[in-house]
Amino acid sequence: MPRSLPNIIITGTPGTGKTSHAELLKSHIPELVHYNIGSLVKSENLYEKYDEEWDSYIVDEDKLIDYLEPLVENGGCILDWHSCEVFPKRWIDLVAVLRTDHAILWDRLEARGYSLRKIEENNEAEIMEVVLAEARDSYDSEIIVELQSENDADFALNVDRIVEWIQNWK
Ligand SMILES: Nc1ncnc2c1ncn2[C@@H]1O[C@H](COP(=O)(O)OP(=O)(O)OP(=O)(O)O)[C@@H](O)[C@H]1O
Repeated sequence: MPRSLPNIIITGTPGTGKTSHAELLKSHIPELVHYNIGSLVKSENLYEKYDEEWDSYIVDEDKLIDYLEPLVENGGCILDWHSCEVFPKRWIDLVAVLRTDHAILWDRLEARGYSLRKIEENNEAEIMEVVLAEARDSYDSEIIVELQSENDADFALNVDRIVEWIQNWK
């Protein structure tokens, strides 16, 4: 069945602004459904275990995909997660990869009370472009867009660009 709205991944290193972007995008196009995958994994028990050392949940990818499969069928889903390779190519119409200067990202993660180890780990991932590389390995380059997310102006502009892209897609 053809999708009436596109399915969009908003991805990026933690703290780059995925959830903020997803919420603003949804406020422009209320028919979209925002799935914060990190929250969903916890609320729907879609994990194998909790890793105390890293203070994170180990996702059960099969359970996650089975859970999302019927939801993405009709389109209009925003998938908000720091990882994207798990989502099958056939589901996805656009992959927005948010990027943030590492010094700005450091301050954001510090403000959240992250441990030094977690801040360093995420900062290094952003510098090494880990999420962007994962997107490029998983999807066709034509559907990937890299967006700077460093200030309020970027934020508004990025969402406007995605809104415009959705209107054209339709
Ligand atoms: N472009 C931006 N300009 C200014 N502040 C921003 C921008 N993007 C994000 N922020 C701020 O950075 C913080 C983290 O944003 P947000 O929670 O949306 O990130 P995230 O990528 O969804 O994080 P996580 O992966 O941990 O859920 C928030 O305080 C948010 O207001």
